[in-house]
Amino acid sequence: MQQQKPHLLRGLSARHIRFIALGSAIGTGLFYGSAAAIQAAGPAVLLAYLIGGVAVFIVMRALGEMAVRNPISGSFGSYARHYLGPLAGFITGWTYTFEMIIVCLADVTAFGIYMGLWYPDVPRWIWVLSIIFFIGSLNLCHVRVFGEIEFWLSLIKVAAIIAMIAAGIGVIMFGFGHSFPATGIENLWSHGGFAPEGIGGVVASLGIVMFAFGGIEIIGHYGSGSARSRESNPAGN
Ligand SMILES: N[C@@H](Cc1ccc(O)cc1)C(=O)O
Repeated sequence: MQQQKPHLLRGLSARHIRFIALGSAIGTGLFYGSAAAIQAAGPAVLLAYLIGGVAVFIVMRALGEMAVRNPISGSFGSYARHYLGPLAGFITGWTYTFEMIIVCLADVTAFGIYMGLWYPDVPRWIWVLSIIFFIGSLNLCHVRVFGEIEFWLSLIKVAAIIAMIAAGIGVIMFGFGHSFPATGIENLWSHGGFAPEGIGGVVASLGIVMFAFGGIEIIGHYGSGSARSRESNPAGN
């Protein structure tokens, strides 16, 4: 009799994986946290996003290459253990676990705050609990159903970001929604200069900026859970 080795179900397509990674990165950090980042750094927050973007790009190139060469479950935790030793793997894995707990707490809190704008009388814990149950039940679905739902939910976020960029350009160039003449780009230097809080402000904003970029690494996890990991990891090709 042939013995079947237990294995993970590989039911995600490249489309699912790309959108899950995009959807994981677009979230509280951008929609909610960017206000705090701008408060900390002023217009120089652009510099913080640039620095963060370069760092994330380099890390993702490396992760993509490793995922294609060695598509195992566990992603960077497993790579750290494999290439650097058990201590590195242990620290990486647990740091990521704790980071994810913080991300979950931040996200459910943000959900409660947003819903509080529309329903100020409903206690926040109700929103927190309901979103935990909702997301929890999505995760219990079959992997293909999960991938499909994640794809559509992520598409909403991507569409929202594109709409916000378009609206922002409209405000800057045509004064949409509030004032004529248009806002223009003078605000980049006219209130205390480009970096009113100096380099300290840029450094202070980096925490939120990096949080906003976080989530893109999830492509590394899904890369090994997909039917064709080479296709879903363009960075590693
Ligand atoms: N970028 C996500 C949060 C996040 C951070 C780190 C991660 O590893 C994953 C997700 C957001 O803005 O909501």
